[in-house]
Amino acid sequence: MASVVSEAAALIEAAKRAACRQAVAENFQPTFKYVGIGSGSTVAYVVEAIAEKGKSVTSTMKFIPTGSGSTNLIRDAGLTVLQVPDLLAEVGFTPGASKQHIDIYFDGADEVDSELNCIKGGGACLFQEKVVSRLSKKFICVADSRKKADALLTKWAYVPVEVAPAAAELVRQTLVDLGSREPVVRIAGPTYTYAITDNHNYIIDAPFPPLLLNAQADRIDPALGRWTPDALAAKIRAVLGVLEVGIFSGMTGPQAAAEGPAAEGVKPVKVYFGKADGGYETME
Ligand SMILES: O=C[C@H](O)[C@H](O)[C@H](O)COP(=O)(O)O
Repeated sequence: MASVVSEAAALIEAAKRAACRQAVAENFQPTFKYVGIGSGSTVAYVVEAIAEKGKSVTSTMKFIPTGSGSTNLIRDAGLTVLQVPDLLAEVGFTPGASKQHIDIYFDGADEVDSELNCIKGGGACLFQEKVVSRLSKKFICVADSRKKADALLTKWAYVPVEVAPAAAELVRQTLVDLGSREPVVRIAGPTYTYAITDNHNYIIDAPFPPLLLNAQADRIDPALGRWTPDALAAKIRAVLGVLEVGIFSGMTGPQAAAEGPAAEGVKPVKVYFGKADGGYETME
């Protein structure tokens, strides 16, 4: 039994590595100055593939992390860490100018729908990931094919929400009013204390019925808890005590540029799904 489990786990790791190696091969440029690195187990293979390029390529680059885990990942690979506040100090501020200073941002996801909207935060990182995504020219997502879904919350069970501890119960009750079934404050593993994020907050895991696609906004039904990713993200973000919500959606690319900065989304422009046989597929 143990060998069957370890064989399955090895196939999943092979799928993650396949996605990441292809994503780096197709999107990473030696001319990049700033590279965003997300959180979780999958993106570690992105860092591995970049580090393999050697110091002659990476020594002039700075890598922007999305929390303590990715800071350690970057540092352990011998790459240079630059935290977001230091990046913003380094590039300076010109009113009205683009804030997309990071050449590319690689990160994983817990679930991705057919519009490339994602659920993230299963590992308690979501707020700094949104900041780095917003500061990046493009977000390339890497995942194994189990994460691919027609709509969000069909495979993954809940929306992670980062909340101020003092307001956690108030937010939890409001999530029930929005249609969540039994949202819970996340517990940290075997210690039975609340999980604490890199920003010193709690995470509430809020199950909702499967989400619609953003293209199906005419079918939103608050009474049934039926939301699109954009609508649910906006609704939850507006609740007092919420720092951010782990739904990555909104407009990207030319569509966002046409609407202006306020319309900019944080979802990926392309997703690489690795397969157990070492192959991959993409969605964009
Ligand atoms: O909070 C964690 C992040 O959003 C991760 O990017 C996400 O959970 C995917 O993690 P993994 O690659 O370990 O499945």
